[in-house]
Amino acid sequence: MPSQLAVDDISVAFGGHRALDSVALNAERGQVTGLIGPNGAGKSTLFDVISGLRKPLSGNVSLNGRDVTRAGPARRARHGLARTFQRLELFGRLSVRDNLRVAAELGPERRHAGHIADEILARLGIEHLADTTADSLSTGMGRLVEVARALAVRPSLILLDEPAAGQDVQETELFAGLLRTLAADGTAVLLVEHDMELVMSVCDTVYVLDLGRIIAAGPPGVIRRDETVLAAYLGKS
Ligand SMILES: Nc1ncnc2c1ncn2[C@@H]1O[C@H](COP(=O)(O)OP(=O)(O)OP(=O)(O)O)[C@@H](O)[C@H]1O
Repeated sequence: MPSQLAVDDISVAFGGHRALDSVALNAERGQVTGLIGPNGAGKSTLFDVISGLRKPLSGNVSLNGRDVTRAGPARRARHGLARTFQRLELFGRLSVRDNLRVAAELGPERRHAGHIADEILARLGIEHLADTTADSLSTGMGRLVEVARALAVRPSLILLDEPAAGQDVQETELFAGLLRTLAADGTAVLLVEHDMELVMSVCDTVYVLDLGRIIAAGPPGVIRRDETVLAAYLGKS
């Protein structure tokens, strides 16, 4: 079976600066894949390429074996890709439930949008927030609701950009459980996150990006002890 996401030989340049240099990466169904790296390593740029917001200089992106390199964001979404952003993108004046409902109306089961919204609220254990307006949520809960909203389109691949930023310890624990549940349900999860404890505890595979290149990839136990990875981080902190 092909990988849910296969990225091959992706390069991106901003002026003369190579933000990504021949990057290759895979994300599989049923797994949480981590993408880590120091600030400016190219993580968000790679997410932009995967979601179709930025055209690469070279390389290919495939979703479930289908080459989508030339497809725009909407077509990729129809092929099962969903994404969250570093900044919150919720509709502030709408309730949490309505934020989910509006998203579900863009997905394949739009006629059941209300039902999908309720089901996801229950699955995440946040039914009590259904009628809360999005702009009165804490940042941490706002991030959880962002993920809930991404789930409303029934994605087979979900890209999460720093979802735990601003979460307290309890919210992060809840979140780690959610990521494992998503993977167990068969979703491929690709996670960019600076919280190393979270990354090392939930990921099956971790890729390390530094200055636009993948410098290591493997299970968390191996990455944690990798000399090149330690040098990349220590050199910049
Ligand atoms: N629109 C742009 N124009 C010019 N340079 C850019 C642009 N976007 C990103 N860059 C540069 O590309 C490199 C990669 O940036 P990117 O935001 O992808 O890194 P990142 O790993 O996501 O960083 P962070 O962890 O801080 O979010 C950086 O050197 C950045 O300055």
